[in-house]
Amino acid sequence: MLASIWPSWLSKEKEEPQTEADSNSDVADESTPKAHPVTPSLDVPSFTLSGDDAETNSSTDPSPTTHEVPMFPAANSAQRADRIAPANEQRSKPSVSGPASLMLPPSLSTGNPRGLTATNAPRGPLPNRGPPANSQQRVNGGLSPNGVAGASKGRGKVLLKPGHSPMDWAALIRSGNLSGVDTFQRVTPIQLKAMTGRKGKPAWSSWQGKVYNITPYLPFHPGGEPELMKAAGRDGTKLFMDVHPWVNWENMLGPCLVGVLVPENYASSSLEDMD
Ligand code: HEM
Repeated sequence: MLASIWPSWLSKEKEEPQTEADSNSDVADESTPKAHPVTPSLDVPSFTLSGDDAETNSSTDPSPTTHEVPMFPAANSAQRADRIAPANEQRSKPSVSGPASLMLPPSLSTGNPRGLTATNAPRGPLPNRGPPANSQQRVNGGLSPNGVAGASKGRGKVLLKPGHSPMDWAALIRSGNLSGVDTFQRVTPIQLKAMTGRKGKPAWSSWQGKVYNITPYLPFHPGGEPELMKAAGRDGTKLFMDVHPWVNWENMLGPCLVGVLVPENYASSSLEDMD
């Protein structure tokens, strides 16, 4: 039974028909051959750290290494030296003859699921889709500290009253005409100037040649009523564009459309044309 685990260099003894250990007899058989220890003939590699080897393995070796990843044993270690490795074991030992046989860590660029390279990788931050960096809205941090428009010199969003959210406004403009007039009007600059939102008059403002009644929108304006009132009775295009050019005025105030802005002498010139 023990024969199956005998090392190969004991094969001679293993082949003997019977050993003492295998015998079931209580009395030792004088004729049973005895096993004798045999010194292995293999050339077992060994090394020392003394003398020249220690000098060779010194970490202060000034010769530059060609590998970035430290290896163990070191490339110039006596453990890797061919001169002490038996010729019949060289296949199972790592070769130090070239870098191709060394296992290096995977390159960082190979694990790149987006396929970005140095040439197509985005440079700098992603595109900014909000207000420009130098916008007053960014400079003043948007909402004023106490949520009240005009509380500071800067502009900002305000706390709207309950029932005056953008969603509420969206629902309101679906309800119908909010212009305050029954038919579209031709509005002259003098007429527009009179619609200031004060003394019982509605607040009108023009946007790219169209006149809107902004009175119903005042309590819904996220920038506050005072800000929106700056455009009352006049052309609000520049004021609007300076603050939030991305807001769609026409969509938001569609049902508030009063008419179109016409030159002051429009009526008389039209009558003359009719003659
Ligand atoms: C009558 C047309 C106008 C409409 C439909 C309108 C609409 C809006 C909307 C939707 C916002 C929110 C913007 C956002 O959340 O990004 C806003 C904010 C604001 N609006 Fe207006 N606005 C109008 C006119 C004006 C005018 C004429 C001024 C200034 C004189 C003004 C000043 C502001 C300010 C300061 C804010 C807050 C800052 C901000 O939104 O980032 N708005 N407005």
